[in-house]
Amino acid sequence: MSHRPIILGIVGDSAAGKTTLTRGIAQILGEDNVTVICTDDYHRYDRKQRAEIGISALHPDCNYLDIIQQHLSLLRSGQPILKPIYNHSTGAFDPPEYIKPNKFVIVEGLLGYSTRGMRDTYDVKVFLAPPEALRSTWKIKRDTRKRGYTEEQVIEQLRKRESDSEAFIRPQRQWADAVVTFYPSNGGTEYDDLLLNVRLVLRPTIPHPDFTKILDSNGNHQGSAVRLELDRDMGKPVDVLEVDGHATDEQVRQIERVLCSEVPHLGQFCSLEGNQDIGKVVGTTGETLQSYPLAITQLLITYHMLKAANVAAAMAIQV
Ligand SMILES: Nc1ncnc2c1ncn2[C@@H]1O[C@H](COP(=O)(O)OP(=O)(O)O)[C@@H](O)[C@H]1O
Ligand SMILES: O=C(COP(=O)(O)O)[C@H](O)[C@H](O)COP(=O)(O)O
Repeated sequence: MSHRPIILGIVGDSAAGKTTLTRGIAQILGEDNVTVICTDDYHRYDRKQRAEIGISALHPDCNYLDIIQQHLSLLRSGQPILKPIYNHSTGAFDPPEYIKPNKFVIVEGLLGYSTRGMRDTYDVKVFLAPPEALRSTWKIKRDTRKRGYTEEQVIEQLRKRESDSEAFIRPQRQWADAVVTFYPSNGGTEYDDLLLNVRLVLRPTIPHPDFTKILDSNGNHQGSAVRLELDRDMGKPVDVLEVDGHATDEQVRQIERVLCSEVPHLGQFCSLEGNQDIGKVVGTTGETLQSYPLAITQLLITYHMLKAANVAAAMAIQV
Protein backbone atom coordinates (compact mmCIF):
# COMPACT_ATOMS: atom_id res chain seq x y z
CA MET A 1 0.00 0.00 0.00
CA SER A 2 1.39 3.41 -0.93
CA HIS A 3 -0.05 5.22 2.06
CA ARG A 4 -2.00 4.61 5.25
CA PRO A 5 -5.75 3.99 4.92
CA ILE A 6 -7.91 7.09 4.52
CA ILE A 7 -10.78 7.17 6.99
CA LEU A 8 -14.20 8.69 6.35
CA GLY A 9 -16.76 9.11 9.15
CA ILE A 10 -20.47 9.13 8.38
CA VAL A 11 -22.46 9.89 11.51
CA GLY A 12 -26.17 10.51 12.00
CA ASP A 13 -29.25 9.21 13.74
CA SER A 14 -30.94 5.92 12.94
CA ALA A 15 -32.27 5.89 9.34
CA ALA A 16 -30.61 9.22 8.51
CA GLY A 17 -29.22 7.61 5.32
CA LYS A 18 -25.72 6.56 6.49
CA THR A 19 -25.67 3.11 4.90
CA THR A 20 -27.17 4.38 1.66
CA LEU A 21 -24.58 7.16 1.33
CA THR A 22 -21.78 4.75 2.29
CA ARG A 23 -22.82 2.44 -0.56
CA GLY A 24 -22.78 5.27 -3.08
CA ILE A 25 -19.30 6.41 -2.08
CA ALA A 26 -17.94 2.85 -2.02
CA GLN A 27 -19.23 2.40 -5.58
CA ILE A 28 -17.20 5.39 -6.75
CA LEU A 29 -14.04 4.46 -4.85
CA GLY A 30 -14.39 0.83 -5.99
CA GLU A 31 -15.88 -1.77 -3.61
CA ASP A 32 -12.58 -3.66 -3.42
CA ASN A 33 -10.76 -0.56 -2.21
CA VAL A 34 -13.15 0.11 0.64
CA THR A 35 -13.62 -1.42 4.10
CA VAL A 36 -16.95 -0.51 5.70
CA ILE A 37 -17.33 -0.56 9.47
CA CYS A 38 -20.70 0.01 11.15
CA THR A 39 -20.31 1.09 14.78
CA ASP A 40 -23.60 -0.61 15.76
CA ASP A 41 -21.33 -3.65 16.09
CA TYR A 42 -19.86 -2.09 19.21
CA HIS A 43 -23.12 -2.06 21.21
CA ARG A 44 -22.31 -3.10 24.77
CA TYR A 45 -25.66 -4.88 25.31
CA ASP A 46 -27.86 -7.02 23.11
CA ARG A 47 -31.52 -6.08 22.51
CA LYS A 48 -32.86 -8.10 25.43
CA GLN A 49 -30.34 -6.62 27.88
CA ARG A 50 -31.08 -3.10 26.66
CA ALA A 51 -34.78 -3.62 27.30
CA GLU A 52 -34.07 -4.99 30.79
CA ILE A 53 -31.71 -2.14 31.71
CA GLY A 54 -33.91 0.48 30.05
CA ILE A 55 -31.12 2.04 27.97
CA SER A 56 -31.23 2.94 24.28
CA ALA A 57 -28.58 2.08 21.68
CA LEU A 58 -28.07 5.83 21.23
CA HIS A 59 -26.63 6.27 24.71
CA PRO A 60 -22.80 6.40 24.88
CA ASP A 61 -22.90 4.03 27.89
CA CYS A 62 -24.57 1.46 25.66
CA ASN A 63 -21.56 1.32 23.33
CA TYR A 64 -17.87 0.43 23.68
CA LEU A 65 -16.67 3.84 22.51
CA ASP A 66 -13.17 3.16 23.84
CA ILE A 67 -12.87 0.03 21.68
CA ILE A 68 -14.20 1.88 18.61
CA GLN A 69 -11.46 4.44 19.17
CA GLN A 70 -8.84 1.74 19.66
CA HIS A 71 -9.94 -0.05 16.47
CA LEU A 72 -9.98 3.19 14.48
CA SER A 73 -6.38 3.87 15.48
CA LEU A 74 -5.36 0.36 14.46
CA LEU A 75 -7.13 0.66 11.10
CA ARG A 76 -5.56 4.06 10.49
CA SER A 77 -2.12 2.54 10.89
CA GLY A 78 -3.03 -0.28 8.51
CA GLN A 79 -3.43 -2.98 11.15
CA PRO A 80 -6.20 -5.60 11.34
CA ILE A 81 -8.93 -5.75 13.98
CA LEU A 82 -11.18 -8.46 15.36
CA LYS A 83 -14.54 -6.71 15.07
CA PRO A 84 -17.67 -7.74 16.95
CA ILE A 85 -20.87 -8.16 14.91
CA TYR A 86 -24.29 -6.96 16.05
CA ASN A 87 -27.06 -8.71 14.14
CA HIS A 88 -30.03 -6.41 13.51
CA SER A 89 -32.27 -9.36 12.66
CA THR A 90 -31.75 -11.29 15.90
CA GLY A 91 -30.82 -8.38 18.18
CA ALA A 92 -27.85 -10.45 19.42
CA PHE A 93 -24.14 -10.74 18.63
CA ASP A 94 -22.65 -13.04 15.98
CA PRO A 95 -19.05 -14.36 16.17
CA PRO A 96 -16.48 -11.58 15.55
CA GLU A 97 -14.83 -11.10 12.17
CA TYR A 98 -11.21 -10.47 11.21
CA ILE A 99 -10.92 -7.25 9.21
CA LYS A 100 -7.92 -5.81 7.40
CA PRO A 101 -8.26 -2.22 6.20
CA ASN A 102 -8.35 -1.49 2.48
CA LYS A 103 -7.10 1.80 1.01
CA PHE A 104 -10.26 3.50 2.22
CA VAL A 105 -12.22 2.86 5.40
CA ILE A 106 -15.76 4.17 5.88
CA VAL A 107 -16.93 4.19 9.48
CA GLU A 108 -20.66 4.76 9.79
CA GLY A 109 -22.75 4.90 12.90
CA LEU A 110 -24.53 6.75 15.65
CA LEU A 111 -21.80 8.05 17.96
CA GLY A 112 -18.63 8.26 15.87
CA TYR A 113 -17.75 11.83 16.86
CA SER A 114 -18.47 11.53 20.59
CA THR A 115 -14.89 11.59 21.82
CA ARG A 116 -11.91 13.71 20.89
CA GLY A 117 -9.84 10.58 20.21
CA MET A 118 -12.37 9.28 17.70
CA ARG A 119 -12.74 12.63 15.99
CA ASP A 120 -8.99 12.93 15.53
CA THR A 121 -8.83 9.65 13.62
CA TYR A 122 -10.90 10.62 10.58
CA ASP A 123 -9.60 12.30 7.46
CA VAL A 124 -13.10 13.46 6.50
CA LYS A 125 -16.12 13.83 8.78
CA VAL A 126 -19.69 13.91 7.44
CA PHE A 127 -22.88 14.30 9.46
CA LEU A 128 -26.29 13.40 8.03
CA ALA A 129 -29.16 15.56 9.23
CA PRO A 130 -32.42 15.01 7.34
CA PRO A 131 -35.48 16.82 8.74
CA GLU A 132 -36.95 14.68 11.52
CA ALA A 133 -40.20 14.08 9.60
CA LEU A 134 -38.27 12.64 6.66
CA ARG A 135 -36.09 10.50 8.94
CA SER A 136 -39.20 9.08 10.63
CA THR A 137 -40.67 8.15 7.25
CA TRP A 138 -37.40 6.50 6.20
CA LYS A 139 -37.09 4.66 9.50
CA ILE A 140 -40.66 3.35 9.41
CA LYS A 141 -40.19 2.18 5.83
CA ARG A 142 -36.89 0.42 6.48
CA ASP A 143 -37.59 -1.06 9.90
CA THR A 144 -40.99 -2.47 8.88
CA ARG A 145 -39.66 -3.91 5.62
CA LYS A 146 -36.20 -5.06 6.72
CA ARG A 147 -36.00 -5.35 10.49
CA GLY A 148 -39.30 -7.02 11.37
CA TYR A 149 -40.87 -4.17 13.36
CA THR A 150 -44.46 -2.93 13.09
CA GLU A 151 -45.11 0.72 12.30
CA GLU A 152 -46.41 1.29 15.85
CA GLN A 153 -43.22 -0.20 17.32
CA VAL A 154 -41.03 2.07 15.21
CA ILE A 155 -43.04 5.17 16.15
CA GLU A 156 -42.83 4.21 19.83
CA GLN A 157 -39.06 3.63 19.49
CA LEU A 158 -38.60 7.05 17.90
CA ARG A 159 -40.56 8.64 20.74
CA LYS A 160 -38.61 6.85 23.46
CA ARG A 161 -35.24 7.67 21.88
CA GLU A 162 -35.91 11.35 21.21
CA SER A 163 -34.20 12.57 24.41
CA ASP A 164 -31.06 10.54 23.59
CA SER A 165 -31.11 11.80 20.00
CA GLU A 166 -31.17 15.33 21.31
CA ALA A 167 -28.54 14.78 23.99
CA PHE A 168 -26.05 12.55 22.17
CA ILE A 169 -26.64 12.30 18.41
CA ARG A 170 -27.56 15.74 17.07
CA PRO A 171 -24.80 17.68 18.95
CA GLN A 172 -22.20 15.74 16.94
CA ARG A 173 -23.14 17.90 13.95
CA GLN A 174 -20.69 20.51 15.26
CA TRP A 175 -17.69 18.28 14.53
CA ALA A 176 -18.45 17.54 10.88
CA ASP A 177 -16.51 18.96 7.92
CA ALA A 178 -19.73 18.66 5.90
CA VAL A 179 -23.35 18.39 7.04
CA VAL A 180 -25.67 16.77 4.50
CA THR A 181 -29.41 17.41 4.56
CA PHE A 182 -31.72 15.90 1.95
CA TYR A 183 -35.11 17.60 2.12
CA PRO A 184 -38.40 17.81 0.20
CA SER A 185 -38.70 21.02 -1.81
CA ASN A 186 -42.18 21.98 -0.68
CA GLY A 187 -41.29 21.28 2.96
CA GLY A 188 -44.43 19.19 3.20
CA THR A 189 -45.27 15.54 3.61
CA GLU A 190 -45.98 14.90 -0.09
CA TYR A 191 -42.66 14.25 -1.76
CA ASP A 192 -40.81 12.01 -4.16
CA ASP A 193 -37.58 10.43 -2.80
CA LEU A 194 -36.05 10.93 -6.25
CA LEU A 195 -36.70 14.67 -6.25
CA LEU A 196 -35.29 15.59 -2.86
CA ASN A 197 -33.05 18.67 -2.70
CA VAL A 198 -29.77 18.64 -0.83
CA ARG A 199 -28.26 21.27 1.45
CA LEU A 200 -24.52 20.81 1.95
CA VAL A 201 -23.06 22.79 4.84
CA LEU A 202 -19.32 23.13 4.22
CA ARG A 203 -17.20 24.00 7.26
CA PRO A 204 -13.76 25.57 6.75
CA THR A 205 -12.19 22.67 8.70
CA ILE A 206 -11.03 21.13 5.40
CA PRO A 207 -10.41 22.88 2.04
CA HIS A 208 -13.54 22.48 -0.07
CA PRO A 209 -13.59 22.84 -3.87
CA ASP A 210 -13.87 26.41 -5.12
CA PHE A 211 -17.58 26.48 -5.87
CA THR A 212 -17.52 30.22 -6.53
CA LYS A 213 -16.60 29.14 -10.09
CA ILE A 214 -20.26 28.23 -10.62
CA LEU A 215 -21.25 31.86 -10.14
CA ASP A 216 -21.25 34.13 -13.19
CA SER A 217 -18.82 37.07 -13.53
CA ASN A 218 -21.17 39.29 -11.49
CA GLY A 219 -21.24 36.77 -8.65
CA ASN A 220 -24.81 35.71 -9.44
CA HIS A 221 -26.25 32.22 -9.64
CA GLN A 222 -26.80 30.71 -13.06
CA GLY A 223 -30.30 29.64 -12.10
CA SER A 224 -32.31 29.07 -8.97
CA ALA A 225 -31.88 25.29 -8.69
CA VAL A 226 -28.24 25.52 -7.57
CA ARG A 227 -27.39 27.99 -4.83
CA LEU A 228 -24.15 28.93 -3.08
CA GLU A 229 -24.45 31.08 0.05
CA LEU A 230 -22.54 32.18 3.12
CA ASP A 231 -24.37 31.26 6.31
CA ARG A 232 -23.89 30.28 9.95
CA ASP A 233 -24.24 26.78 11.37
CA MET A 234 -24.26 26.32 15.14
CA GLY A 235 -23.05 29.91 15.33
CA LYS A 236 -20.01 29.46 13.08
CA PRO A 237 -19.55 30.79 9.52
CA VAL A 238 -20.00 28.21 6.75
CA ASP A 239 -20.51 27.96 3.01
CA VAL A 240 -23.73 26.31 1.90
CA LEU A 241 -24.26 24.65 -1.47
CA GLU A 242 -27.82 23.65 -2.30
CA VAL A 243 -28.77 21.51 -5.27
CA ASP A 244 -32.43 20.95 -6.10
CA GLY A 245 -33.86 17.69 -7.33
CA HIS A 246 -34.90 19.42 -10.54
CA ALA A 247 -31.47 20.99 -11.28
CA THR A 248 -30.68 20.86 -14.99
CA ASP A 249 -27.99 18.78 -16.68
CA GLU A 250 -25.96 21.91 -17.45
CA GLN A 251 -26.13 23.20 -13.86
CA VAL A 252 -24.94 19.85 -12.57
CA ARG A 253 -22.16 19.71 -15.15
CA GLN A 254 -20.83 23.04 -13.90
CA ILE A 255 -20.46 21.61 -10.40
CA GLU A 256 -18.91 18.44 -11.79
CA ARG A 257 -16.34 20.52 -13.69
CA VAL A 258 -15.26 22.18 -10.44
CA LEU A 259 -14.82 18.78 -8.77
CA CYS A 260 -13.10 17.09 -11.70
CA SER A 261 -10.68 19.92 -12.45
CA GLU A 262 -8.88 18.98 -9.23
CA VAL A 263 -9.65 15.25 -9.10
CA PRO A 264 -9.89 13.86 -12.66
CA HIS A 265 -10.66 10.31 -11.39
CA LEU A 266 -14.17 11.53 -10.58
CA GLY A 267 -14.84 12.25 -14.26
CA GLN A 268 -15.92 8.72 -15.09
CA PHE A 269 -18.69 8.92 -12.48
CA CYS A 270 -20.03 12.23 -13.77
CA SER A 271 -22.56 13.09 -16.44
CA LEU A 272 -19.67 15.06 -18.00
CA GLU A 273 -18.34 11.81 -19.48
CA GLY A 274 -21.81 10.51 -20.27
CA ASN A 275 -22.20 8.25 -17.24
CA GLN A 276 -25.89 7.30 -17.12
CA ASP A 277 -25.61 5.86 -13.63
CA ILE A 278 -24.60 9.11 -11.97
CA GLY A 279 -25.94 9.22 -8.41
CA LYS A 280 -27.55 5.78 -8.64
CA VAL A 281 -27.57 3.66 -5.49
CA VAL A 282 -29.68 0.84 -4.08
CA GLY A 283 -31.13 1.96 -0.74
CA THR A 284 -31.30 -0.33 2.29
CA THR A 285 -34.94 -1.08 1.55
CA GLY A 286 -33.92 -2.45 -1.85
CA GLU A 287 -35.22 0.47 -3.90
CA THR A 288 -33.08 2.16 -6.56
CA LEU A 289 -32.40 5.80 -5.80
CA GLN A 290 -30.97 8.18 -8.39
CA SER A 291 -30.80 11.93 -8.36
CA TYR A 292 -28.45 14.82 -9.03
CA PRO A 293 -28.44 15.93 -5.36
CA LEU A 294 -27.37 12.41 -4.36
CA ALA A 295 -24.73 12.37 -7.11
CA ILE A 296 -23.20 15.71 -6.12
CA THR A 297 -23.13 14.67 -2.46
CA GLN A 298 -21.37 11.40 -3.26
CA LEU A 299 -18.90 13.10 -5.60
CA LEU A 300 -18.05 15.84 -3.10
CA ILE A 301 -17.28 13.37 -0.32
CA THR A 302 -15.28 11.15 -2.67
CA TYR A 303 -13.38 14.26 -3.81
CA HIS A 304 -12.27 14.77 -0.20
CA MET A 305 -11.28 11.12 0.20
CA LEU A 306 -9.12 11.22 -2.93
CA LYS A 307 -7.54 14.53 -1.95
CA ALA A 308 -6.72 13.07 1.48
CA ALA A 309 -5.19 10.03 -0.24
CA ASN A 310 -2.99 12.31 -2.37
CA VAL A 311 -1.79 14.14 0.73
CA ALA A 312 -1.10 10.86 2.55
CA ALA A 313 0.80 9.52 -0.47
CA ALA A 314 2.92 12.68 -0.65
CA MET A 315 3.72 12.35 3.06
CA ALA A 316 4.65 8.68 2.57
CA ILE A 317 7.19 9.67 -0.12
CA GLN A 318 8.73 12.31 2.16
CA VAL A 319 9.40 9.87 5.02
N1 LIG B 1 -30.61 10.09 -0.02
C1 LIG B 1 -31.72 9.38 0.11
N2 LIG B 1 -32.76 9.59 -0.74
C2 LIG B 1 -33.90 8.89 -0.60
N3 LIG B 1 -34.12 7.94 0.35
C3 LIG B 1 -33.11 7.69 1.21
C4 LIG B 1 -31.86 8.38 1.13
N4 LIG B 1 -31.07 7.93 2.13
C5 LIG B 1 -31.78 6.99 2.79
N5 LIG B 1 -33.00 6.83 2.24
C6 LIG B 1 -34.06 5.94 2.72
O1 LIG B 1 -33.97 5.84 4.13
C7 LIG B 1 -33.83 4.49 4.55
C8 LIG B 1 -32.85 4.44 5.71
O2 LIG B 1 -31.56 4.71 5.22
P1 LIG B 1 -30.27 3.97 5.75
O3 LIG B 1 -29.19 4.27 4.79
O4 LIG B 1 -30.58 2.55 6.05
O5 LIG B 1 -30.05 4.75 7.14
P2 LIG B 1 -28.99 4.53 8.31
O6 LIG B 1 -27.89 3.68 7.76
O7 LIG B 1 -28.54 5.91 8.65
O8 LIG B 1 -29.73 3.90 9.45
C9 LIG B 1 -33.36 3.73 3.31
O9 LIG B 1 -33.87 2.42 3.32
C10 LIG B 1 -33.94 4.53 2.17
O10 LIG B 1 -35.26 4.07 1.91
O1 LIG C 1 -30.44 2.75 15.90
C1 LIG C 1 -29.92 1.75 15.49
C2 LIG C 1 -28.73 1.80 14.66
O2 LIG C 1 -28.94 1.28 13.39
P1 LIG C 1 -29.22 2.26 12.15
O3 LIG C 1 -28.41 3.51 12.34
O4 LIG C 1 -28.79 1.44 10.96
O5 LIG C 1 -30.67 2.51 12.21
C3 LIG C 1 -30.39 0.44 15.89
O6 LIG C 1 -31.70 0.57 16.22
C4 LIG C 1 -29.55 -0.01 17.03
O7 LIG C 1 -28.41 -0.63 16.47
C5 LIG C 1 -30.32 -0.96 17.93
O8 LIG C 1 -30.71 -2.09 17.22
P2 LIG C 1 -32.17 -2.76 17.37
O9 LIG C 1 -33.11 -1.85 16.63
O10 LIG C 1 -31.88 -4.05 16.69
O11 LIG C 1 -32.49 -2.90 18.81
